[in-house]
Amino acid sequence: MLIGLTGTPGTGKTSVSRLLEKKRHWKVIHLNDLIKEEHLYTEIDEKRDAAVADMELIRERLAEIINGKDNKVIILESHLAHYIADIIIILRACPPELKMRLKTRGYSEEKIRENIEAEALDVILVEAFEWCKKVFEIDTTGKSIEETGQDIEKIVDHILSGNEEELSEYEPGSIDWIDLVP
Ligand SMILES: Nc1ncnc2c1ncn2[C@@H]1O[C@H](COP(=O)(O)OP(=O)(O)OP(=O)(O)O)[C@@H](O)[C@H]1O
Repeated sequence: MLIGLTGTPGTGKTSVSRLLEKKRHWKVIHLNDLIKEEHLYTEIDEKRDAAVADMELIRERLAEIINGKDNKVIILESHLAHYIADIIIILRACPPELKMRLKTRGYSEEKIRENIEAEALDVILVEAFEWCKKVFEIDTTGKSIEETGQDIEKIVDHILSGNEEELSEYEPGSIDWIDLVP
């Protein structure tokens, strides 16, 4: 089963998926690393210092990787995961906390503002609703990486056992950070 782990940069996709890779031995595809390593991009946007992902190439490459694996759970970790996986978990972080995390990471003021604005406006959530069959949301604000990992484990384990009715706490809709748009 392919599960996408998406979210605005800094919400914790990489940190939490690394933890789960070790703890649960789930296969995790760190898509942004794969894009860089295998040049799965059309061009480099110099102004934004970012690679422009080639979604067609990415889908082809992922199909090859996934078809060769018999893992029960494959986590696709990337802010692009909701364009690819049908089942999606979105990590959220309230704008003031996200700002701190991105500051610690040395992001420019412009990049911080762009990201916290996107988070406050639910940009990824809206995109996920458009593209995915099933969407879960975890608010990581005030949580540790371990606690966020436990939330993901709960979602995945309940999907695997067919007990999704017990996942109502992760249904999107309770987050409202519109007043926190910078
Ligand atoms: N509850 C939490 N869950 C995840 N990360 C957290 C949490 N609390 C604090 N953090 C911190 O937030 C930062 C998240 O960075 P990380 O690279 O994992 O995010 P990301 O979503 O993968 O970003 P990117 O899309 O740029 O790769 C890390 O420094 C991590 O230690």
